[in-house]
Amino acid sequence: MVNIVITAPRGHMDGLIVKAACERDDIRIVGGLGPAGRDYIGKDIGLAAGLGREIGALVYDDLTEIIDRCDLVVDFSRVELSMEVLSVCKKYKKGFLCGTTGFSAEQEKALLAAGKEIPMMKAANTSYVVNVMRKLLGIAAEALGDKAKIEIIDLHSQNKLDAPSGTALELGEEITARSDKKMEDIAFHSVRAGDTPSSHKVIFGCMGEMMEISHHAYNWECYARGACDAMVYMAEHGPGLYTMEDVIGL
Ligand SMILES: NC(=O)C1=CN([C@@H]2O[C@H](COP(=O)(O)OP(=O)(O)OC[C@H]3O[C@@H](n4cnc5c(N)ncnc54)[C@H](OP(=O)(O)O)[C@@H]3O)[C@@H](O)[C@H]2O)C=CC1
Ligand SMILES: O=C(O)C1=N[C@H](C(=O)O)C[C@H](O)C1
Repeated sequence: MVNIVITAPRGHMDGLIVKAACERDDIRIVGGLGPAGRDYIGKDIGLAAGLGREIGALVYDDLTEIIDRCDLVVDFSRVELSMEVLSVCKKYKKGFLCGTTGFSAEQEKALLAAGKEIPMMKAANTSYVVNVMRKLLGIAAEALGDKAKIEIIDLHSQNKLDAPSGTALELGEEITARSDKKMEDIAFHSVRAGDTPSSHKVIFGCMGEMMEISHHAYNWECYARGACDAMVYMAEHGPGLYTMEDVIGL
């Protein structure tokens, strides 16, 4: 059983994680965290997340009030909040699953370094299928890296704050790790239109032929399911830097 705190329960993604976690018997939600001043602070997290019922755990605006009761904090919110959560998790030696995207290189480094002290995962995409796509991409990059012009297109909702998406950048990093390509050799294109749940397409353009590897999310439950599996995996392991590949066993 893993005891968790979920940040930003009113948010699209963390609301879905509340719902997915409530459906499992290996995860217990002990509380939530929201920005100070919101009308759902002090209320039950089930109501804050739009579940329509109480689940017996409150939302706080100060993580230190609840941190002792959890094993791990899960956070898919905003960069500023994620960095605050990181410092509390380090101080209290609690696990941190961070699904937020849009960090600076320096912030990214600090998040990854936390794996030396606590159970830590920073995953721009917790979908199983996207992580299998990433693996396939590595194979393709190894074979075609010096033959193809590689372009990555990400499509998301017009409300998304960051571009390219965190996933597009991670897919790019996989290509650079498995070929001689550098990030600046890859062309990134971001479309932000309507309420698209998220699509990623990687194009390998060769002479006289081309290959595409794509993923389309029809809703966001795939990310919430993967996040729940990641939390359980992290709770079963000690301090360390984990990836979705570890969780899936790729
Ligand atoms: N790793 C993955 O698989 C996935 C990652 N993501 C990432 O998750 C993050 C959240 O996405 P999404 O759920 O769409 O975002 P939303 O805009 O729906 O939710 C963000 C939440 O953060 C809260 N919040 C906390 N601190 C602040 C602050 N300082 N300013 C404003 N809001 C704050 C907001 O509270 P309030 O509601 O009270 O305003 C809001 O509920 C993004 O970075 C996105 O890229 C998304 C999908 C999958
Ligand atoms: O819709 C989003 O926002 C998403 N963000 C993550 C990202 O930046 O890659 C994961 C997914 O693409 C959805």
